[in-house]
Amino acid sequence: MAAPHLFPHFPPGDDALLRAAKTVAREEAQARRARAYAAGAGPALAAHVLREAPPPAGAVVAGFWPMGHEIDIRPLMRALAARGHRLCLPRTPRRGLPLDFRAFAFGDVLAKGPVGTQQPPEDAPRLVPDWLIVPLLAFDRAGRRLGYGGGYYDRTLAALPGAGTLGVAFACQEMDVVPSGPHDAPLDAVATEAGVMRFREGSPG
Ligand SMILES: Nc1nc2c(c(=O)[nH]1)N(C=O)[C@@H](CNc1ccc(C(=O)N[C@@H](CCC(=O)O)C(=O)O)cc1)CN2
Ligand SMILES: Nc1ncnc2c1ncn2[C@@H]1O[C@H](COP(=O)(O)OP(=O)(O)OP(=O)(O)O)[C@@H](O)[C@H]1O
Repeated sequence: MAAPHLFPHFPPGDDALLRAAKTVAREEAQARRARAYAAGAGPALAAHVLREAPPPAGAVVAGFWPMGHEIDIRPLMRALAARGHRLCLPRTPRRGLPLDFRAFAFGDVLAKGPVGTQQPPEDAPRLVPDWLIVPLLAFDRAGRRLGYGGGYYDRTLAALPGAGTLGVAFACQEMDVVPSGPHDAPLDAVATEAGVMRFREGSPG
């Protein structure tokens, strides 16, 4: 925020000047929030995961291409690629099927998927991940997650029982209890910009 002396008290009756000053202050506050979102969370998330819960050496890692207000996992994916991990991203199949993971490297061109997702093109080689970075809307301290309701990750994780699973979110996405049923695959750990919570000993690294 600009120094407070730039926003002095305005005498009554000077509404136009006050409104203009507030407009400037709002723009500054929004820019600050945007900078925190763009520059802070992704690198902080990557640092926590690399230090506290990295994938096993050589693991094929499934990420996803972040959209909307999802936490930016690209710094983490770049760091994992630099450590020699092969990366893949999901293609969304029709409803009822598990996600279809395809090889990805930074610089590859992505195609449009459903609901604003970006995914590798159809001709990208198929890969089976053994460690997955999992998007979510909400999580709790038991490792339960709430997705977007497609059931895609639940079906995918059911088909990959040995795989490591790291949920990723902003810390504010934690809930006391996430409602869950028999199909809901619990996570090994959740990482946020504030740190890593592990729910299963020795996992997911
Ligand atoms: N960034 C990111 N990528 C991701 C996910 C995610 O959460 N975040 N996914 C996490 O799962 C998968 C995509 N999830 C989806 C969840 C719901 C629907 C869905 O409701 N589809 C509607 C059709 C809507 C449309 O095409 O406009 C449908 O099947 O009826 C589609 C994809 C894979 N990629
Ligand atoms: N392993 C599974 N086998 C069969 N059906 C499943 C499986 N997992 C989930 N489903 C079904 O898919 C639907 C959506 O599940 P749910 O609401 O748990 O999705 P979600 O966890 O929010 O989404 P996602 O896993 O894609 O992030 C439900 O009808 C659920 O019963």
